[in-house]
Amino acid sequence: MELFSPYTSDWLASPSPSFSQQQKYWLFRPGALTAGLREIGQVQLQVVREQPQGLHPGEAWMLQGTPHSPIWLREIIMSIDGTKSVFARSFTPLNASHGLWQGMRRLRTRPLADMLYHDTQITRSRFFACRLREQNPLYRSARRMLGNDCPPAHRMLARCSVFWRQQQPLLVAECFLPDFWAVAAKNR
Ligand SMILES: C=C(O[C@@H]1C=C(C(=O)O)C=C[C@H]1O)C(=O)O
Repeated sequence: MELFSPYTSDWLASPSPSFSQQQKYWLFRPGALTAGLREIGQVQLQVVREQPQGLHPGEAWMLQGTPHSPIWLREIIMSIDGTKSVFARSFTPLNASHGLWQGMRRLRTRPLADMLYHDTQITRSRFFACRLREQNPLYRSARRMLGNDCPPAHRMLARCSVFWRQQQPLLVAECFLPDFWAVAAKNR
């Protein structure tokens, strides 16, 4: 078990015993998540936020960066056959978003996956997973996005991993909304 900071101690490098087999499968499934979701049904990607921001102190460990340093943030939500299923929050240092990771700014509704898995210079860290808590920045983003439709934090499972390219990190955190599990169970 790896603990990082008071903010992030809920991220675990191995599955919690409370996760079901299906949840463990999706939380630690390697490769492009969008490809996996497309096996289940028709995926639609909606961009929710794309903007510069300060690195949240609770997420600084993910980039091995300095709290409040400038980042470029992208948040999206993916629906499967019309059901909101996965919400993702991705970020990289702002200067990297003008350099090595500039592709991230040009994606619009194409998934990040399009630029991550075919480049041999890019490596991916291990996965970390958790059940969200209200103070997790990922949950705060989900609340901003979903408003009163946002499920309670404890019903949302999330994972994150870091893509590295020439020492420049790009963090991708993905949160599975509660309705996802029924969609996935029905269509596999
Ligand atoms: C990284 C991937 O791309 C997906 C698409 C994202 C985006 O476009 O912002 C973010 C996270 C992913 O769920 C993937 O499919 O593995």
